[in-house]
Amino acid sequence: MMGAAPIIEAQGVDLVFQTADGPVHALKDVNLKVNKGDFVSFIGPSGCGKTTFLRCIAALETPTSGSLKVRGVSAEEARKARSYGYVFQAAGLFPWRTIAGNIRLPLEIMDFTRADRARRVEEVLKLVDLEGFGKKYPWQLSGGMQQRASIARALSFDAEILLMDEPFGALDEIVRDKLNEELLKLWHRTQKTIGFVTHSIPEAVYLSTHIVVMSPRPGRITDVIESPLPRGPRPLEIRDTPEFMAIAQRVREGLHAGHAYEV
Ligand SMILES: Nc1ncnc2c1ncn2[C@@H]1O[C@H](COP(=O)(O)OP(=O)(O)OP(=O)(O)O)[C@@H](O)[C@H]1O
Repeated sequence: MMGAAPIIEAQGVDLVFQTADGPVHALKDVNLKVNKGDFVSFIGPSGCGKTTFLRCIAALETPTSGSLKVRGVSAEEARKARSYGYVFQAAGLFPWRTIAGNIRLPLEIMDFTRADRARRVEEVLKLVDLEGFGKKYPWQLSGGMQQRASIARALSFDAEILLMDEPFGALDEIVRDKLNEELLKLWHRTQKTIGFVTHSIPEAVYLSTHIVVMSPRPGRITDVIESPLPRGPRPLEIRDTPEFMAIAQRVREGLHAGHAYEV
């Protein structure tokens, strides 16, 4: 594995939004390397540029300066090569389409054959534990199930990188715990590279191989913590171990150093 090129590499990424109230410096000198198969969480205060950076990786925003390479090419080229699945904060399922119909949508846009679409929809439904729910409509499913369907949609075309913007932020803690546990298993099974935005320290520590701590505007990376916790599925009880608490403490200190949270 030595010397394998990073799957995502940001060097000196800056992004300034021009707004009616003047320029907003959202990202400043962001440098980051993500290796294939990593689970990277981005944590920081509201407005520090987490979403903006995720959107840059997905080529939904363009940095004002700096370089951002994904699989060795530009983010834009990587997007065209279908490198990303994107999961938004709200499930964003179309209410007039069934769950299967929602998951099929990107496959229709990408011109997959009818047989291939049907096969992939069944595959990803199974992957997120929603087998048999394809014919239901979004409103017939719980919030957690809708979010799982939205993850299935992002997985349907087998992109190498899964970008998730606070996917479980709106869910209650019990559902969130369960989905966190399932997401880790899914990540382990599929070997995807995951970029995950969150406000929750325990969520970031539980899920990640790397935790990226960001400071308030202009958003900069202040710490990248490589987790000593085992790669792969982790029991929820791992949160009670001294190793877990030590990483959580380091994240907390990083956020305080950036005057990020007034806890
Ligand atoms: N399209 C845009 N035009 C102008 N300003 C923007 C735009 N998108 C984001 N911003 C600004 O850039 C900054 C970073 O926003 P961003 O949404 O990336 O932060 P965030 O860390 O994801 O916040 P949150 O945790 O609240 O979702 C904010 O000040 C925001 O107001």
